[in-house]
Amino acid sequence: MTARRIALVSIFPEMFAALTDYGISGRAVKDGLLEVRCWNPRDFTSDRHRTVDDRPYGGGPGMVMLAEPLYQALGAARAWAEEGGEAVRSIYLSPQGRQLDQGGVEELSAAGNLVLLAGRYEGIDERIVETLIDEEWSIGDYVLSGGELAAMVMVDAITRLIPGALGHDQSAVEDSFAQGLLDCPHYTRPEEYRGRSVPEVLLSGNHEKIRRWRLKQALARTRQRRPDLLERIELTDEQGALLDEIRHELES
Ligand SMILES: NC(=O)c1ccc(NC2CCCC2)nc1
Repeated sequence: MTARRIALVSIFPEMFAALTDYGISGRAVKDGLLEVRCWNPRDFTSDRHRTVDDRPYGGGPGMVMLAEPLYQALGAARAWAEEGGEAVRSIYLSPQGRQLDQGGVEELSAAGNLVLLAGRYEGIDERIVETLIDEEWSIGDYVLSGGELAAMVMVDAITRLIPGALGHDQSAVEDSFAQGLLDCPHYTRPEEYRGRSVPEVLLSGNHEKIRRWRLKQALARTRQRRPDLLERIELTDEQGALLDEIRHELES
């Protein structure tokens, strides 16, 4: 299985150590499931000050990232991502993009290699978006000082879905969000903690009862906190029955 390649373009390449040096994504890199490489637009400048930004036409506060260093950095990043004839999607992270959710993560996880452009300042020259960016994505309706953290959120979520990235004992498929539900509560030792005990069913060793309890908890939480999510999913017979139980218990 050839490694999935994700190229990043950013003036702060050191930030991506958070992906390559830690956790699930760090392990995926180590195991050769994922390759992450960053290109810094500053390395594609020709002036003494390695300038990557300039003042906005039309005036206004802040600076805009210059097109040429981005053009060259994106070109180098794409060439690496396309090696071996792989399909490549170039993505710009911004609040103007399509909002990322688990469905979007699954789509991107099934796509080819990626080039992720992380902007800074007030943004990038629009002519780069028009000519070199395939898709704009947002991780949520809020403004960040740079696209790097948004890119890392996207890469982390995608990496969890790469086969083999989660240890054998974890599964992205069972992930609550994979089923469109919020997660159930989790407990570990000690059984009694500051006067609060663990739900008996979890100590029972009855795996079917535990599975149902967890599903019921997930459904009750989703119904309580995110009823909009329930609207979106096709309930199984079991889920419908458990929701009925939940409603009856709340009435009594
Ligand atoms: N919600 C987001 O995914 C997001 C992405 C980038 C960003 N800021 C960047 C965009 C261009 C300059 C800073 N803010 C927010």
